[in-house]
This record gives sequence, structure tokens and C-alpha cells, in this order.
Amino acid sequence: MSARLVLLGPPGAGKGTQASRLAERLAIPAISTGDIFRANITGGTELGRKVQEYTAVGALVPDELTNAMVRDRLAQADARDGFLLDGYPRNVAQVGELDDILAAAGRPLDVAVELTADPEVVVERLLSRAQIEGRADDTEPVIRHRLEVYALQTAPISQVYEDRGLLVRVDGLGSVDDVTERLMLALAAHLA
Ligand SMILES: Nc1ncnc2c1ncn2[C@@H]1O[C@H](COP(=O)(O)OP(=O)(O)O)[C@@H](O)[C@H]1O
Ligand SMILES: [Mg+2]
Repeated sequence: MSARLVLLGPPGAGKGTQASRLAERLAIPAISTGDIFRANITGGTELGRKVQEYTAVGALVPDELTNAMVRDRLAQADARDGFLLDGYPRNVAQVGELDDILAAAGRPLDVAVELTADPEVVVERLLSRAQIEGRADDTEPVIRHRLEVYALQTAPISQVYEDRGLLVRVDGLGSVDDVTERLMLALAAHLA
């Protein structure tokens, strides 16, 4: 089952964890904009230097940088038939950009999966992840700002995909295995 999908949901919903599991099951690459930015920051690349000031405070990186990066990544051979995007699109303008990228390649999106999670649960998860992973943007003020950015800029995207009949909502609560099974069932039903 080769699928082109985006994974939506608030910070801390478990997108990264589930994205790699789904990608493996579906044999498609998981493309995480956050992971790519972090790798560039760690590697000290020019892109990393440009985006660091935004990721550090939990603001969105300017669209022109993010869009160019995603466009390049989706042009690579392994993403030709299918991919799972985690962390993109993150605002309505990026939805339009992704539409353009996919239309130019004649391969429209199959499904947008929203992993839902209660705001109190996600803050708790992010704070405990901060202690384990030490991610620079997992401090409480930055988490709060990321949740605000999500509510204002990213949450409205779900409606756009819902209006197109592409949205599937899956409950992100429960064990990692349970959520993966729930996602696989929902995807199978939608893609059938
Ligand atoms: N599509 C995007 N547009 C703009 N900025 C992005 C995008 N994806 C990631 N970023 C930047 O990278 C940071 C970390 O992203 P990510 O790891 O996806 O966070 P989360 O924990 O919310 O899933 C974001 O706070 C933002 O600064
Ligand atoms: Mg993430």
C-alpha cells in the first residue's frame, strides 16, 4: 500500500513516534521537518544557522525556507510513490504549497491523519520528554508558545482537509502499540 500522507496533531501528540512506525509498515519514507531542521542545526549548515533562532523560541520557520526544503526532499527518488510528512504542512499557506508540489508531480495527497490529544496530556508528555531527550525547545515557556502557534496556525488546517474529504482523526491516547494499530486500521479503511 503506497500512500501519500500527512500526519497532523499538536506537539506531543506522538507524531514522531508513530510516523516512523507507520512509514516502516507502509514502506514509505517518514519526512519530519522538525528532524531535518534539528539535523541541520546540529550539523552547523547554512540552513541550520538560519532556522535556529525560530526553532529555539517555538516560532515557525519562515515559509520560504521550509517550503524549499520540503520541495527538495519530495523530489528525491524514495518519495516518488509515497511518503509520510510529519510537521508539514503547519499553516494554511503550506497546505497550498504542498498542493502545488503534488499537482506538479501529478500525485495528489491520499489522506491527512490527525492524531488527537488532550492539551494537558501533551504538556506533560513534552515536559517528561525534555528530561529524557533534552531537546532545546522542550522548556515550559517554549512548549507553551508552540501550543499557541499550533492552535492559531496549524489547527485550522484540519478543516481544510476535512472539507476535501481527506481527514481521518485518530485518538492519540493509550500505549504506543495501541495507537499504531488504531492508525493502521483507520488508514486501511480510508485507503481501501
Ligand atoms: N512546517 C514547518 N514550518 C515552519 N516551521 C517548522 C515546520 N516544521 C518544523 N518547524 C520548526 O521546527 C520546530 C520543531 O518542529 P517539530 O519537531 O515538528 O515539533 P513538534 O514537537 O511540535 O512536533 C518547530 O517549533 C518550528 O520552529
Ligand atoms: Mg515532532
